[in-house]
Formats: sequence, C-alpha cells, structure tokens
Amino acid sequence: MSKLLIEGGHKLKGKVNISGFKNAAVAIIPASILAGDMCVIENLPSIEDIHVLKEILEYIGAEVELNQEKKMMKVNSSSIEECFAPYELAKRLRASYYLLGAALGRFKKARVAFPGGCDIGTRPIDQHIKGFEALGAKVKIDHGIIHVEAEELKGAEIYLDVVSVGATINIMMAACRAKGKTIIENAAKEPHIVDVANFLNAMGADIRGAGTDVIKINGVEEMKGCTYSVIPDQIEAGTFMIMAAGTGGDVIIDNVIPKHLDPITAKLREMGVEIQEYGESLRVVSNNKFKNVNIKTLVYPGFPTDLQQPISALLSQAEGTSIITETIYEGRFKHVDELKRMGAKIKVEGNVAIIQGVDRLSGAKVSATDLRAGAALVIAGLMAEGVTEIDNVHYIDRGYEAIEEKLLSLGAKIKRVK
Ligand SMILES: CC(=O)N[C@H]1[C@@H](OP(=O)(O)OP(=O)(O)OC[C@H]2O[C@@H](n3ccc(=O)[nH]c3=O)[C@H](O)[C@@H]2O)O[C@H](CO)[C@@H](O)[C@@H]1O
Ligand SMILES: C=C(OP(=O)(O)O)C(=O)O
Repeated sequence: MSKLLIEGGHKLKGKVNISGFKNAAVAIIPASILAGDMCVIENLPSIEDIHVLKEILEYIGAEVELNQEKKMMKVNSSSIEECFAPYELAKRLRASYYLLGAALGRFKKARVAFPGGCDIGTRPIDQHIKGFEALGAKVKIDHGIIHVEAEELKGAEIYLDVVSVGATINIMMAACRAKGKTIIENAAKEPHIVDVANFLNAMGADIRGAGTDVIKINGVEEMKGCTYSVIPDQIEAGTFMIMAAGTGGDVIIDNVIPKHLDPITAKLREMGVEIQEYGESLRVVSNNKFKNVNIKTLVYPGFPTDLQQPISALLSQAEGTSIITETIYEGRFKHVDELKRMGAKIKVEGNVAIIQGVDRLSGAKVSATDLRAGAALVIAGLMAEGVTEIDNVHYIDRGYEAIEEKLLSLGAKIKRVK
C-alpha cells in the first residue's frame, strides 16, 4: 500500500501539462467495441481505470495494445463474440456499465455485473435501464448481473427523469445501432458527452445536439474503426488550478479547453485568485489570501461535483464562512473528517458543509476515502504547515496521472512511500 508524504508551504511555480479526460476516456474505450473493427484512441491518461478497462476488454475477447509512452490504445474488437463482464472486473470501476450500451448496440445483448466507482452516495442506474427498455430491450437483474437483450433495437423518445452523464452516454451508444431515430431529452451536457458523441460520429454514427439537453441519434447499419484523440481532463485541470491557488503559486495549466473550466475560473476569481486565459492554457496567480464564497454543485455548466471536495480544502483557509451545497451526491463529504484532522473547521448538515476559514491547516496523518477526497487531501497537504501523510493512495491513482511527478516539477515537496 502506497502513501503520499507532502511537506506543505511551498509555492507551486511553472507549467503543468493536463492529461486526457478520465471520464471521457473511460466511456470511449468501451464505445470502441461498437464498430467490431480497429480503433486507435489517443491522448489517454495513464491512470488505473484505463488499465482495468484494458483487462475487461481482453476478458471479453478484444485484442488490446496499450502504449503508455504514446498515451495510445489500439482496440481490435472484431474477435468479440459476446459481452460478459463478471463482478471481479466490473466492480473495479464505474465505467464498466458502458459495456451495456455498447454491447447492446452491437450484439443486441450484454451481461455486466453491477459497476463500482467512488462511494459518494447512492448511484442508481434506473435511467440507463429506462433508456434501454425504451429502445426495445428487456432488462433483468439476476445474482448481481445486469442482463440486457433485444430482438431488435428501435429508436425512441426518451425523457430522462434525472440529468445523468452515464445514462445519456449509455443510451446514446445503444441508439447508434437502433433502427430509426432516438431523441434523448433532458440529456446531460458535460464536455465528455460531446467528446463521446464526436468519437461515435467518427466511427460512423449520426448524432446531433450533444452538448445541449436534446440529443438526436439516427441509427446506422454499420460503424467502422477510427483514430480519435481524447479531450483534456477538466477535473484534473481544475484540481491543479486549486493547487496553484492554495499554495500562493504562479502556474500555467497547459493543454486545457478554458471554456470547460469557466465554472471553476469564475469561483476562483470570486475568491480573489488571478486567472489569465491564453488559447489552450490558463495562468493561475495567487497571493494566498482567499475571500469566502458559496458554492452549489450542479450539472454542467454549473460547478462540477467532482471539484467540490478539492475546493473545500481551499475554502478551509478562506476568510470568514463559506457554504457548500452538494446537490448531486449525498455522500460526498467523507473527506471532511480527514480535513478536520488537519485543523479545518467544517460542519456538515445534510447536503450542506459550513466552512469556517482558519489561518493555517497543519499536516497530519489522513486517509483518502475516494478519488476526489484524495485530491482534496493533497491540496490540503500542499497548503498546510508541516508534513501530511495520505494513505489509500490507490483512490487517487484511479484518476490522476503521475500526480507526484507533476507536483514535483512545480516545486512541491511530495514523495510516495510503500
Ligand atoms: C465515469 C464518470 O463519468 N463519472 C462521472 C459521472 O458519474 P455518473 O455517470 O455515475 O453520474 P450521473 O450523472 O449518472 O449521476 C448524477 C445524478 O443522477 C442520479 N442518477 C443517475 C443515474 C440514474 O440512472 N439514476 C439516477 O438517479 C445519481 O444518483 C446522481 O445523483 O458523472 C458524475 C456527475 O457529474 C461525476 O461525479 C462522475 O465523476
Ligand atoms: C466519481 C468519480 O468517478 P467515478 O464515477 O468513476 O467513480 C470522479 O471522477 O470523481
């Protein structure tokens, strides 16, 4: 088991390159099986979730070559005959459920055990099921396995009761191979929805409207392989912006799509952080003094829930009282008890965290309870006086490529120990 040791109080300076978007990549890899052909996926982040997906695709019979140096994966899915992802594999990440939509589209059938992912509250899949059923599939849950099967998939109008990233992507994938037109209303608009739709279109799908709340998909008879490059990681970029701010740093966050970062940029500016935008990069300059702000997590283009935990670490050193309202996941405050070990003053009442800023956090032994909780603790460790020791680093490795190397190159004092 690895731990991260961080000596706080060092200003981050320099330039950091943002990797490919985890949440887009983990959908694009399963989506690649829709074609039954060779797909080349570029700009992949080197993170644990990608390795797990490689194992799953190989298990179901695909030929997969992952070139870490080139950040590229080749998937030849022509040899897959059916899709069964057992518990041991499916539970290792959330995105295993994308095999349902992709395999339903291609084979009209799939069996996938319930997915895993971060424990941040209840994560139902009723909207995925509603979408598959609307397309004509029968869905059965038996001994922890989700079975989907259709004689024929037919385009349908589907109104999502809840705006769901996963359900939007899953339905979009299955609908690519349905007969006729599917319309998803109240669809999610996150940047990775657009990226997955662009990838599917590059494979020959006919999807319009991704990025708005109405997505129209005309089913196609055939799809083909393609080469595609994943967009930069909005959440990794936001995390580094917060790290730069929290250390009173001056950092260029390179290889980003600044528009995707607008909700974070706006909040950091409100807190008094200076942010300049240049084409594909942002410069974050901070004087280490932060005004209190209120934040409500919302679907895109609102403030992303995935950055709620990281920014709460920063707010723990802001002037006065800040209030965070978490509207997406009721269990996303597990990091608060860990921040309290470091001297943060935070009270959680239901889905609201009331943060009373303190002058300085102090390094302590803490534990990552999930991916973004881990990121929050790294931020707290960088800001704190003394040494912070973070265990359960495997959560962080699920979603951040080479976090300590990137931080070391910016002047942080961080080391991984076994
Ligand atoms: C791999 C991936 O991309 N993960 C992201 C994805 O997760 P994920 O796709 O699982 O999250 P959803 O967008 O589906 O969930 C949003 C909300 O909808 C609810 N819901 C969802 C599906 C459903 O069938 N029924 C239902 O009620 C969930 O409980 C939650 O409250 O979007 C989340 C919200 O931006 C992010 O935190 C995750 O990082
Ligand atoms: C919650 C997250 O991931 P997942 O949905 O893969 O658990 C995340 O990326 O913050």
